[in-house]
Amino acid sequence: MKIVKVKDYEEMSRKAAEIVAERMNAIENPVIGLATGSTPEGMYEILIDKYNKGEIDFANTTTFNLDEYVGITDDDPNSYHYFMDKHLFDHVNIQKEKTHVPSGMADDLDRECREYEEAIKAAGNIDLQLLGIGNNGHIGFNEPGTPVDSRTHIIGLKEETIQANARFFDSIDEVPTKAITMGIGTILDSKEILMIISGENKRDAVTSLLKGTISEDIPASALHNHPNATVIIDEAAWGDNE
Ligand SMILES: N[C@@H]1[C@@H](O)[C@H](O)[C@@H](COP(=O)(O)O)O[C@@H]1O
Repeated sequence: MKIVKVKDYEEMSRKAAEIVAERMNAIENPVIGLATGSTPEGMYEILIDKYNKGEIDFANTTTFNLDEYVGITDDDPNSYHYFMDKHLFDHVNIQKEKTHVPSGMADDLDRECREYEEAIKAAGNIDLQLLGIGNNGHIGFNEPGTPVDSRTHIIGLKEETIQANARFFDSIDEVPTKAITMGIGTILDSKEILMIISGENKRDAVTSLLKGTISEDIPASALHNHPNATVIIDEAAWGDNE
């Protein structure tokens, strides 16, 4: 696992966007795994800017998002479908049929999970998967305790995740209690992984990750098993770590 320490959120976003842009230009039909949350917003802004300057082109890019809440519609402002449209898809020349966000509204959610896995395989697997990290070390919505070989599945959200994500909703009671997420095994199948971490509230997660011990209690620690994973961490998230 390669660690890149940066000064702040802005530098993290810029470095991450540069890596994404480089891969998009180097790979003929890139398959990019996308993440939501506050952390990648700045990186998406820079990618849009690069697109406007003609430095990158999304016409041949296929995307797969990590996760989605169960039980909220695509047009709900808190859905990850809506987030992706607002923060990236509506601003670039990506072909909508090449974007994939798992549906948390499917009648048959198990089938949706199977089909999501099949779609990733059919696209030739993910070239570069972007990741944020939850305060409790989750990746996608793979909460502590999720097996490292898990595939796309439905998961019950932990209380701490519901609380952390409540800031986006009118009240905590509106936060969905379940989600559909790529599994840790699905994520590890990506050819390359890029995780970005910013802010003081991620310090404990960073400390656990840097320990280097692989444990189901810290889902992000599975990245130590990946041959091509980079983690960009800003000073606020780094804290007292050596
Ligand atoms: N499912 C998402 C994760 O993919 C994301 O990494 C995490 C942290 O989000 P933020 O970047 O807002 O701290 O939030 C959610 O739980």
